[in-house]
Formats: sequence, C-alpha cells, structure tokens
Amino acid sequence: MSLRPDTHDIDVRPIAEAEIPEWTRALNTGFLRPPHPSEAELVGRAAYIEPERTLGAFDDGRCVGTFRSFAQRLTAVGGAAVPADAITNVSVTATHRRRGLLGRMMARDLAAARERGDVVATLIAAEYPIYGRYGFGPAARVARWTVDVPRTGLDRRRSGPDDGGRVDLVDGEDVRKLGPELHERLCRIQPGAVDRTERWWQLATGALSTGRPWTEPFHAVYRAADGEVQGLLTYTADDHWGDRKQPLVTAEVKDLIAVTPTAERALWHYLCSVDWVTTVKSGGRAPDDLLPDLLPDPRAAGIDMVADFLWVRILDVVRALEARTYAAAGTLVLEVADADGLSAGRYRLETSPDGASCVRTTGTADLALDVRELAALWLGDESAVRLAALGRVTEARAGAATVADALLRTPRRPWCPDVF
Ligand SMILES: CC(=O)SCCNC(=O)CCNC(=O)[C@H](O)C(C)(C)COP(=O)(O)OP(=O)(O)OC[C@H]1O[C@@H](n2cnc3c(N)ncnc32)[C@H](O)[C@@H]1OP(=O)(O)O
Repeated sequence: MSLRPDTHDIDVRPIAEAEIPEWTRALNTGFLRPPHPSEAELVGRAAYIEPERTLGAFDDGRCVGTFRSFAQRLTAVGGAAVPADAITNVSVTATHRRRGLLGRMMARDLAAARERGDVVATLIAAEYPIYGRYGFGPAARVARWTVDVPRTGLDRRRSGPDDGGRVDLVDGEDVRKLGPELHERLCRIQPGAVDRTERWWQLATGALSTGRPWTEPFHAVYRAADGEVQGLLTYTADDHWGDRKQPLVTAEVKDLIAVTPTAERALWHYLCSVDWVTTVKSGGRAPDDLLPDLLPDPRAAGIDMVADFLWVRILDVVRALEARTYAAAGTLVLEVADADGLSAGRYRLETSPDGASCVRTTGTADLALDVRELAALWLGDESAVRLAALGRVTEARAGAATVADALLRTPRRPWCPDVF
C-alpha cells in the first residue's frame, strides 16, 4: 500500500453547514493557527459562510483542504463595478500538499464562476508562485510607508485643514453610518477597490467579533467646508515611551479612504500632528500614493515594502474589456492564451473616449499574451512595453505594445484598500 494518499480518493465538494467546525479546523491548521476554533469563531463564520461556495477536500471524512469564494464587486478603470468571484481561505493540509488538491478546488470554483457570469476572479495571494498557473496575474500592487514624524517638517500648531474643512473624531457607530456611503463614492473613482459588506463595517468598528482580541481604534472624518464627508481615517496607537520619559508612540493606519486629495491631505496631516506620535505606519496604499509628497520633507516617509497584492483572473475577456474606459481611440487585436481554456481566443478591441467594443475575431493579431498578463494590463497598472521587454507579451505587429499602453494604461495606479 502506498503511504502517499491518492488524491482521487479524496472527495472535493461543497461542505454541509454541519461541517463548518471541521472545515475551520482544517483551515486553521493550513494557516498554522491553533487548530480548534473557539465557539465565537464558529458563530462568526456560520453567519457569513455560504456552504455551496465553500469547498472542502475530505480524506476518509477528515477535512484536508479548504477553499471559499463569495460574490464581490471590483471597480474597473473608469469606475464601473464588475461582478467578481472573490477567492479566500485556500489551504491544503501539509500532509496532502503538492498533489493537485488546490488545482481540483480551483478548477471547480472557476468553472462555477464562469457559469454564473462573473467577469473576473480575484484573490490576495499568500505567496507569489501559487496562482499564476490558474490564470491569475498581479493586477494591483501595495506599498507601505513608515513616517518619521519629527522629520516631516509639518508644524503641529498649524496642522488643521486650511480650506474651510474640518477633522473630527467620531465613534464606531458614526463610522457605520457614514462609512458605507463614503466608500461607495470611493469605489466609483478607484480602480481596484472592492465592495465592503455591512459585516466589514461591523468588524472594523468592533460591533462584531472575529473571536480574536480586539483593540478599539480611533476614527477621524474630514468634512469639507459645506459639511460633506470626504474622508475617513481609522488608526490605533501603541503606548510606547522612551527611557527619558519621552513619548515614542507609533500610530498605525487601519483604513484611510478619501474621495478628494484635499481630504487625503487633511487626514495625513492630522495624524502626523497628534501629540506623542513620533512614527506613523501607513498601512497598505497604492505605490503612487500621495503620502510622501504631502509632507514638506518627503524623505520623512520611508518605504517599507512594495509588493503584488490584488491578483485578478479574467473569466470573460469581452465583458472585462468593455466594462472599462480608455483614454484614447484605437484598435488592438489581442491573441489571448489561457491554459485552462476559459478565456483563450483572439479579440478585437476598439476604443474611444466614449466607450469600447470587444469582439472575437479571426483577423491578424497585434499582441500575443497570456490571460495572466491581460489582468495586469486591464486594471491599468502594467505597461505592455515593459512586459514585452520581459518576454511576457509578444508584438505580432511592431509597435503594438506602445499602442496598448496608450489605450490601456492609466495616469494613477489601481489600489485595493482591503484584504479579503
Ligand atoms: C487566496 C488565499 O487564500 S492565499 C492562501 C494560500 N494558502 C497558503 O499559503 C497556506 C499554506 N499552503 C497551502 O495550504 C498549500 O500549499 C496551497 C494551498 C498553497 C497549495 O495546495 P496544493 O494542493 O499543494 O497545490 P497543488 O498540488 O494543486 O499545486 C499545484 C501546483 O502549484 C504548485 N504550488 C502550490 N503551492 C505552491 C507554493 N506555495 N509555492 C510554489 N508552488 C506551489 C505545486 O507545486 C503544483 O505545481 P506542479 O503542478 O508544477 O507540481
């Protein structure tokens, strides 16, 4: 008898509601957390888990693989929201890894998503090498800064907004009232943003527990001169003091969303002017975030990390390309390769500032690329010229990558504010 389990004897299927505790134990094991869930964790999970979209891999009744998806709305370039299959909670127990269990769960979920009419699938990857093979490409990156507050050059005495607006501290209850509408406005202007559920706001404000320890944060809103809420900041602060009784507090941003640059500036200046705070941790931002250059001395903001963040898998090329806007008029024929066959084909994209059309074609291709690379180009972050230099897209017509950049690239980079 082989000691290595044959994964085809392993049942990959949606879980039943009664299997949530066993499935959660397997997930915690895969994520190297204490395996057995608390009662509070189980109550929390039971409230949002959709068993029909929650897959488990079962070896003789024991769960050894987990995979969950849920409905999401992802903002495309230009502000339209496309239906997305958001994938999360992916794990395979160490004893059963590298035998194709993830591949089986992924194939099943992506086929269902395509069938349902989702335009893309999305996820935040734990490790870079996992998801490219399934047609996902890194489509929005993340950057984190640490701000050395005394070096910013900001004058704490004159840190308030000078445009007639104001910053006020509010409670979690206010955030649950103001936040969703502000966030919806953000989604209409921020490619890469994903929708937030009521549960998201409850968790962010402590109205719902994850079962893990919770520290109540501070919340500040920015209101313009006419009273309109334009920005929201949520942050925590440690209570660190130096040996000579000097405050050395680090404030950590949990969420900073703003629908105008004025609001963004006011909230960063506010946080960098709170007494005792000597260090500000930015949390995940777009790589071209305004933060450093909002400070009189931009070198006070040191970059800690820039990395891939939101991965996108295009399931429907026609709808994805027609959902976004384009800065220029032009035509591009794309030869899209897709090992799983979901999106493979040749597509003719015609763009203008008024709209776009995309149809399958038998015409001559301009640019050949994998569906992975199309994801990064689609959200506006990547350059086709750069990908050609890397050998990841091929120009079938000289200059096609330059044309692709003129049509597809955006002046600002996409940003996904949320981990999911
Ligand atoms: C969206 C999220 O939830 S991100 C969280 C992902 N989960 C984790 O990182 C938890 C720890 N890791 C795991 O649980 C598992 O290793 C998983 C889920 C990443 C992969 O599960 P597996 O069942 O081992 O994957 P599967 O056997 O289907 O692998 C398919 C291919 O991907 C490769 N692969 C899988 N994981 C990795 C990895 N971490 N690094 C490099 N290659 C990988 C396999 O080698 C295999 O390649 P091959 O076909 O060329 O041999």
